Amino acid sequence: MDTTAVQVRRLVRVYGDHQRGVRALDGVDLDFARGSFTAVMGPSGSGKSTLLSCIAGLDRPTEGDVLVDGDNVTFWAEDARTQLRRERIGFVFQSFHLMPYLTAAQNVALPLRLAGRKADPKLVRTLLEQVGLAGRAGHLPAELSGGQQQRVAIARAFATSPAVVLADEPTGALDTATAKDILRLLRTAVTDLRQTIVMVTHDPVAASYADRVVFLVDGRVAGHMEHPTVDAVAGQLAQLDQLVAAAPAAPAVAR
Ligand SMILES: Nc1ncnc2c1ncn2[C@@H]1O[C@H](COP(=O)(O)OP(=O)(O)OP(=O)(O)O)[C@@H](O)[C@H]1O
Repeated sequence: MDTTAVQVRRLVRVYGDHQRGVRALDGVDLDFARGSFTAVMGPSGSGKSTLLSCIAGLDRPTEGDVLVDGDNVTFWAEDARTQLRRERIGFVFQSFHLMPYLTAAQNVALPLRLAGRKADPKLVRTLLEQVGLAGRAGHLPAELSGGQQQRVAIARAFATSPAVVLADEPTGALDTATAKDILRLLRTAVTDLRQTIVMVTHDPVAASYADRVVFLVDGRVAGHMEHPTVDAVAGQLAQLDQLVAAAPAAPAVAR
């Protein structure tokens, strides 16, 4: 079986006019192995969100390809891309994005229902147990703490056993201790359950839970770091910030 969950090939995304527009991604090649945890970092505007959007099929690349589980999804029609997002991609957001009128269990079951699958109560219970919320199944989001809401969101993201979970600043709204709990949970999902996670973060502590960090600058891969530590990531980010600050203001498109 192919061990690559997601591949992006020569990915280019230009916003606006092809000649004078913004090259948010400028030829990105990346492989995300099954059962790997990758952090994507880089200065503001370096293309991190655009990369996630292209992988999720929310945005279409101007050039290049996105393969999910070996399927080239780049030119799939809109309904097929919606299906892809429902069944094969999980999402975790900074602000949780739970449905406020659904209980924790109903929120976790939602992607299964949307995908037309049976929301087996045993599976939902297991997912809630895995995130340490077995006793909160009947609670509404407003009755849960921020960390608990994010746990529900993580259980929801894994409900369909997706090819990849895309996490956009998943700890950005949480205090330090709660953030570490959430990061440990994500780490366990990868190590013990062989899930695949791609996480955008600005936080070196968050990145240190990943197997690898990919650094983006100006829409290009500026480097990789395996087995990242907090200090090594912080040092690399500081260097990149200096490089960006020292660079002359570039025209929107360099060629
Ligand atoms: N819909 C859009 N229309 C025009 N330009 C866009 C659009 N979305 C993003 N951009 C531009 O593309 C570039 C990359 O943006 P992106 O949001 O991917 O960066 P980012 O690394 O996620 O930034 P941040 O860390 O600030 O969230 C930026 O210059 C941004 O202004």
